[in-house]
Amino acid sequence: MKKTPIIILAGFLGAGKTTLLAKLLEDALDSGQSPALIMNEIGDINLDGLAVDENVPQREMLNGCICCTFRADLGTEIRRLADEVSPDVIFIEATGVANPMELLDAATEAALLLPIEIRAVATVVDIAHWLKWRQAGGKTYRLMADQIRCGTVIVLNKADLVTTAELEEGMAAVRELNAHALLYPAVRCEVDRSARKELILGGHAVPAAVSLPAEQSRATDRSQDRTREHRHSYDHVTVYTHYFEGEIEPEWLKQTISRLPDRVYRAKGVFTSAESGERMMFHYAYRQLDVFRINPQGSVRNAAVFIGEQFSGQELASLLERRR
Ligand SMILES: Nc1nc2c(ncn2[C@@H]2O[C@H](COP(=O)(O)OP(=O)(O)OP(=O)(O)O)[C@@H](O)[C@H]2O)c(=O)[nH]1
Repeated sequence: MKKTPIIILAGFLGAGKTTLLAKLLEDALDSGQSPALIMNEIGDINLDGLAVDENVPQREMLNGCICCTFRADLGTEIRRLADEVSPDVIFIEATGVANPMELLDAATEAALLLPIEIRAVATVVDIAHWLKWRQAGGKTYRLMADQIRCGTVIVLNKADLVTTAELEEGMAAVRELNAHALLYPAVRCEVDRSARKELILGGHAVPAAVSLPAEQSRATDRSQDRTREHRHSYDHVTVYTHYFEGEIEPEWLKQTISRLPDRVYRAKGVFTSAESGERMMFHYAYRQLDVFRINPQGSVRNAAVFIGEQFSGQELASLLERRR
């Protein structure tokens, strides 16, 4: 029986999953494949969907993580996509705080019931922040480490933000956690095109995630106990969605973003520029802000999602409302 390959994109908040996804979708389309997409967001709006080809069929799983809240729904979403569009490959973009072991469990459960195979888990690592979190330790570090352990392919992204020595240090640290994955240092997930195609079309190099190396399988076993222990692996994460009224001065946005509390790691949103009247998107990850015009302009409501650890949504709301 033909099995639809599934590629899971994992990695911490803002690491570059959507950036990689956009490239993989392009490659799949170039190779004459018809890809489909499942986007999982911890917030209540899907802004990442705007960054990828609008012709690619996609389903959204909002307001929680596949790894726990939607565990059982993953199979339903895959089945719907398979019935409606018969894709050649399905990409699943996990939330940045998904516990990949539990996500893998959910996907393998679905694979028992449906004609699918998990071809790869591509983990994107923000190399600069990986090094910082590694020193700090704690829950976030452990989550990142799990994401690295689960990867069959690891993209060490944002290499432009570190020195060569730091990149080497980061690669060695990743290798300590995962000796088997294919490692690709990259800027904006610009991984060698032939490697990307191999990943989608199922070249020889990518081992199936379902047959994890022994060490990782043991980790997956352990995660079954942990499913009970922390049903929501993102319990420590705070998400706040803000709906903007009216147009926004890009300069105001820049100033306001620079004043966000340190505990807000990630923000993304759509707004209408008071300068040009155009609809814009912004991305903020660890003090770096990118603003660009949305193309096509789309009809998503002007809104932004802020993700971090234990910050006050109310304080953030008053910061964002202090506008005129
Ligand atoms: N400097 C730098 N920025 C990058 C690189 N790759 C991606 N970015 C930026 O990092 C931000 C986050 O990228 P995304 O691809 O949206 O990250 P993500 O992992 O999908 O984010 P979430 O889904 O919110 O967890 C965006 O502003 C990107 O433009 C890189 O290699 N270098």
